[in-house]
Amino acid sequence: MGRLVNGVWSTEWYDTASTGGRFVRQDASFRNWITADGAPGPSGTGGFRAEAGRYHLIVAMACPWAHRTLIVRALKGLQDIVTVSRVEPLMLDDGWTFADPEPETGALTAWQVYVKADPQFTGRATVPILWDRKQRTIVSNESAEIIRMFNSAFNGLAGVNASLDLYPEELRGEIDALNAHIYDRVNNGVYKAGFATTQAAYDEAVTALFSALDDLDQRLATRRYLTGTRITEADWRLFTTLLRFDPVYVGHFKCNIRRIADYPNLSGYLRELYQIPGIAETFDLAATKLHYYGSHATINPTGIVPAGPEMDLAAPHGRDRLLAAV
Ligand SMILES: N[C@@H](CCC(=O)N[C@@H](CS)C(=O)NCC(=O)O)C(=O)O
Repeated sequence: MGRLVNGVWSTEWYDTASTGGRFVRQDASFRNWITADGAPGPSGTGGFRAEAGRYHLIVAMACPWAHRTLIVRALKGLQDIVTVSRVEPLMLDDGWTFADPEPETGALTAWQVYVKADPQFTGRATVPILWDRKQRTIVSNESAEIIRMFNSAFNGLAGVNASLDLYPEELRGEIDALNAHIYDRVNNGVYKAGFATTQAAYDEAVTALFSALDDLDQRLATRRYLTGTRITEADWRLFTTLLRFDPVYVGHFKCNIRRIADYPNLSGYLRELYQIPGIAETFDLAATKLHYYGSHATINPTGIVPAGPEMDLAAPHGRDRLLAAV
């Protein structure tokens, strides 16, 4: 684990001393957008036209943020259009590493990909990374924006599931509000609890997390999905955290007031989303557990990976009683 300072790798754990024991996630720094015609998107510069075979995604199977991008890639049918390579499960002194030189960039570590894009880069070398073969640079390292690009920019290309819209115009206000709340309390909330280095910072995060989960469970008692009858990006963003919750966050990040299995609605909702065709293939439970339990020596010094829990994500989800759009 470490970060780049002016293009030079330095090994350091998260600095929580300056923030009262609180973990503060850095903002992503490559914020360009792939668009249908290469026009600039909401941020960054233009020149990234949607083309088959031009873009390459670097992911960690453990990472909930990278997982979003794999899910939307699968649902939109972009597997032959955007290629993928994976880092190794453990993230130790060199940060994320590749088993063999990364095929597109020749890099042995994620930080080397960042330096190829910006020789003076300062910041953490995070995944996902969306790489452009043509300009040999990083288009984006922000998963929330990568899934928006995947949702719409490639719709004109052959083989793409253009009719699937995970961010429909009429639901955008509601989706944005859900995302902001769920990001702060749940997606990032588990990290805030797990990486806290004071009791007060942990208490604050874990309380906010479980009050949000309690509310979400109630919401899903009468709604099939977060916004109602159709699945949107808000559901997939919540899903990647729920999937890791019982096997990782309960133990490793001390998010143990309740399990997802204890929530009647969240547990069925998790199983329903997991059972959607193409989704199970985007998840690797063993790699996920190995990453978390094996990479954070300050939290789990022995690196021992627990055996459980037993989970049956293929069990009936029972959500059919609620209305879904067809
Ligand atoms: N804002 C980023 C966050 C990505 C992120 O934090 N990824 C983690 C893995 S789960 C990472 O690569 N961390 C490496 C580090 O912090 O050094 C996104 O959503 O794309």
